[in-house]
Amino acid sequence: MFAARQVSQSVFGAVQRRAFSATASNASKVTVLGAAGGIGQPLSLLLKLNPRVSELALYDIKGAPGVAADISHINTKSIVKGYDPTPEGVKECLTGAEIVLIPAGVPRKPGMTRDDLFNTNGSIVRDLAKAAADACPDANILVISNPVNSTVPITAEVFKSKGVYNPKRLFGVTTLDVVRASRFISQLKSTDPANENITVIGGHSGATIVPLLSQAGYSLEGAERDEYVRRVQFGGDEVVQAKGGAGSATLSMAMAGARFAESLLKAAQGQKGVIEPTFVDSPLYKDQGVTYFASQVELGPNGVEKIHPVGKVTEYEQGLLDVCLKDLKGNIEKGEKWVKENMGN
Ligand SMILES: NC(=O)C1=CN([C@@H]2O[C@H](COP(=O)(O)OP(=O)(O)OC[C@H]3O[C@@H](n4cnc5c(N)ncnc54)[C@H](O)[C@@H]3O)[C@@H](O)[C@H]2O)C=CC1
Ligand SMILES: O=C([O-])CC(=O)C(=O)O
Repeated sequence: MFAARQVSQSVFGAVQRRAFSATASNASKVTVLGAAGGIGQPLSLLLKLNPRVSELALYDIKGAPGVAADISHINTKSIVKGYDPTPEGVKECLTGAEIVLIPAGVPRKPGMTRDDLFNTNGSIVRDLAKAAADACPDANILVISNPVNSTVPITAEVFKSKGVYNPKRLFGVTTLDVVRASRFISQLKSTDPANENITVIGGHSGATIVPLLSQAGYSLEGAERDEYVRRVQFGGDEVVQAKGGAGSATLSMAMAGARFAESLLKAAQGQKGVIEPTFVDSPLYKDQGVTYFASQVELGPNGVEKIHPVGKVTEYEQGLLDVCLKDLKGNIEKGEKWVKENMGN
């Protein structure tokens, strides 16, 4: 019994060390809004395993205290607290947060696009953004709820309306697209996916997701190329179909969200050269009316440190980018227009 306990602890310790090899220096409060959901629960679990997190604050319209009680028994140092769904609860949960992750909202069912979630999730994100703008205007806000191409502009407009918008601190989480693009190429090329890091630019839905294989030195041709791009662009649909009405990607998304939060924490705690593709307020295509765009972004203590240009792309990739920009512009404008007309109190 004792031996078994020792073994399981040491195996788990090794997994933890491999997953997050950091030693905690400047610890941080991280808040999850929507913490009892399909993404929220495993995301909160992964954050509890991260030694860079000193305090984990969990909020949901139902079930956050239960998730917090469960996770709080894990033998890592961070304090975990779940909050009741009241205005005071969300305020307390957000106060002092350095990072706020927002996976609150409804997921897709087969046959739906991410844009079909707009009406429901737009209001949810708007209201949570209001609470964050009041309670922690300087926090890094990481929007996961779909449609990201519209929920990020909605969040920005809320912060602007309260006079606290800082474009360096608002991120649409597109890490799952990078994770998929890297995994799928490794399957085609029989490489180690851990060593792949495919840049994905644009936005987070269908044709707005543009993988740049050429920048990783790959050149697929013909049907193989088209199938690869289609799989990256519609990887979310693959999961929605497989779950058959029970939701969309949750576990891979939790990993991707935890990875992005870890990158921000590393950068905040002084590590240089931390770069992740993410959907931000970006100058790259503003002249074409596209005000938010995902590209490689260097992170730092102030959030966005440097937005890298897209760089050299092939003619084929340029074609994908042209389609992306057209769709993206519409998604962004839809979010901005809706929230301006529906800001509420
Ligand atoms: N950015 C990305 O790459 C991805 C985004 N998503 C999106 O993430 C969102 C969440 O997905 P799941 O976790 O699977 O959904 P889910 O339904 O399992 O969980 C959502 C949670 O949000 C909570 N919630 C709803 N309204 C709330 C409010 N006003 N305040 C606080 N909590 C609230 C619900 O109670 C629920 O626990 C969806 O919009 C989905 O499309 C999903 C996968 C990838
Ligand atoms: O497909 C969805 O609805 C969820 C999502 O954003 C993804 O898995 O990339």
